[in-house]
Amino acid sequence: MLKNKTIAFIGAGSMAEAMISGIVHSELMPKDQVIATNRSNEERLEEIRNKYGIKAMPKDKLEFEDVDIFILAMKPKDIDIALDSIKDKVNENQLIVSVLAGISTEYMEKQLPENQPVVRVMPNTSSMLQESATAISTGKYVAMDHVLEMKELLACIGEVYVIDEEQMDIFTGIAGSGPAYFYYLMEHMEKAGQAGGLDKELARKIGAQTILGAAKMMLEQEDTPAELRKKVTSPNGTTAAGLEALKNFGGGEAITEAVKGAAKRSEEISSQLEKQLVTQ
Ligand SMILES: NC(=O)C1=CN([C@@H]2O[C@H](COP(=O)(O)OP(=O)(O)OC[C@H]3O[C@@H](n4cnc5c(N)ncnc54)[C@H](O)[C@@H]3O)[C@@H](O)[C@H]2O)C=CC1
Ligand SMILES: O=C(O)[C@@H]1CCC=N1
Repeated sequence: MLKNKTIAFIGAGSMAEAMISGIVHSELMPKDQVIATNRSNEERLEEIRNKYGIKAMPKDKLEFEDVDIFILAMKPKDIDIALDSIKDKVNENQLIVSVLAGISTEYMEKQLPENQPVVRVMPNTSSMLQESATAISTGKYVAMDHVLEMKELLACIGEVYVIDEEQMDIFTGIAGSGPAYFYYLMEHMEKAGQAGGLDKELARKIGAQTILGAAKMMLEQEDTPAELRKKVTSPNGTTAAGLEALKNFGGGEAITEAVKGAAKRSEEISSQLEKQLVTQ
């Protein structure tokens, strides 16, 4: 479905780059049908062009009528200016996709032409290696063909889940922000490994391989996480001692609060912006 389509990223930061990397590596579509744009940072565009072989240009040089799918990838605080700058150049035959945390499809629809199809997506930076867990939810004017197109596109960057928009905040708390929790965990494992006498690089590698193996076990075995945990834990053994420390230091609550905190922030971003729109 996408072979003849042109996709333009509006915003060329970390998330756009991770998605571009996944799309280019999947070879789903010719590279000259993928375009990165930003406001004016030519150095960044040059970097993307050289690294991925796609087209890259400032947004005001983009031929909007040649684009089928726009992917909005700026920070949430920049959404109003971005929508204002595109609203007179897009039409209902073009699909608007947003990866912005906390920005509802309704919020975007109100600032775009009538009947504009808008899809909200939450990927993560593992898109770079085609290992994202990505959610899609749809706005009012989205047709089934748009959903199929998005599933095809997002399959290039990992696994895709269609969810209700009200589940986006919690999805963001787990999967959008989640890689950072694991990196934080790994930073601590690496430090503990070093303190225990391991070389830093080795500590990093064994931490990463351990997390990769555990994730694969979760995806490929029938066992629940609790069952898998029990299989590692010998009575009065090393894991029991480690888990005891984790519980005593609030490890479980810390993870729950991290997910809840991120989800709450996603909700706050929506409500703050919606208030602003009402008072304008
Ligand atoms: N970084 C991540 O792990 C994830 C980020 N997201 C979402 O992706 C969005 C982008 O995040 P990052 O890539 O981390 O930010 P970033 O700051 O690295 O990139 C933002 C880009 O947008 C550009 N930009 C800003 N206003 C613009 C405009 N009006 N027109 C064109 N370009 C414009 C900036 O120049 C920059 O290139 C955020 O809304 C975030 O919520 C979603 C999932 C994961
Ligand atoms: O931190 C953020 O707001 C973005 C959204 C999910 C991951 N990064």
